[in-house]
Amino acid sequence: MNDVPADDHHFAAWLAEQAGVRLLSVRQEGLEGRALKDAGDTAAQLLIAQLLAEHRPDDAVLSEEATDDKDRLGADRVWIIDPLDGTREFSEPPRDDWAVHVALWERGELTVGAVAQPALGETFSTAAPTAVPERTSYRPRIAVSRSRPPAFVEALAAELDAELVPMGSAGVKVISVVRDVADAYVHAGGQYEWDNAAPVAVARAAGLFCSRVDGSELVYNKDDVSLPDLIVCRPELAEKIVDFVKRNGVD
Ligand SMILES: Nc1ncnc2c1ncn2[C@@H]1O[C@H](COP(=O)(O)O)[C@@H](OP(=O)(O)O)[C@H]1O
Ligand SMILES: [Mg+2]
Repeated sequence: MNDVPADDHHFAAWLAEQAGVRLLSVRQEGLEGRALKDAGDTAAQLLIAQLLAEHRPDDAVLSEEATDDKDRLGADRVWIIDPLDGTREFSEPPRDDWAVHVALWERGELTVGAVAQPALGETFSTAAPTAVPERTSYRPRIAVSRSRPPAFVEALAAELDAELVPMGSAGVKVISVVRDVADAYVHAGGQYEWDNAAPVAVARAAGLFCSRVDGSELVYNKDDVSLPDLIVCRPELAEKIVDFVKRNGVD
């Protein structure tokens, strides 16, 4: 292949788009339910693993769909991959709230991110950071999980006079803040590094605030890849959300 980008930012976007094309074709195979979810996870993982091995052979990889090779803990460069985020929504055509996540972690920091939304034909990445548009809503909109919304977010919304916007996929929810479809994404109760690494890299490049729900730093490429909570929001909402969590907790 001659058209594979050399630059990591463009490579990440390209890789996420290649997986997206594969996932769209899996969706045409007539499968349903569990079979469709599994076929999507497997096809996207296989393609991404093969392309990383071919084009970035010296780098380590952490993927939701692969065995965790702990050699990554001593590596300088680690690709953090969710081949299909929002698997549930992927299996419910024609829903478009599912994504492919490709992030690169280098010596302690997320440096590159790409989130493809194949059903929308859009990819958001650090190759061309999006400036978040002016906020169009009067009341804040908080994106939450469609299937597992954390209970405390109802009380947070009441305090902020915000409305909740349920949707699938961590990546789609983070990008909804980048796109001014929502003003914040608040999650607790469980998630892993691959669910939010690429979205957070893109959100940071767009100027959004990103942290754990207690305001502490999001840390990646750890031995334990559980990263159960996060806030991604317009900077002006960060203090209010962190303050709410400090006073009320997330239980
Ligand atoms: N409580 C929880 N525990 C573990 N993973 C969770 C979770 N809530 C959400 N996630 C993961 O975060 C991603 C987005 O979820 P949601 O759409 O509910 O917001 C999903 O990734 P996958 O689709 O890659 O499995 C889901 O598995
Ligand atoms: Mg995921």
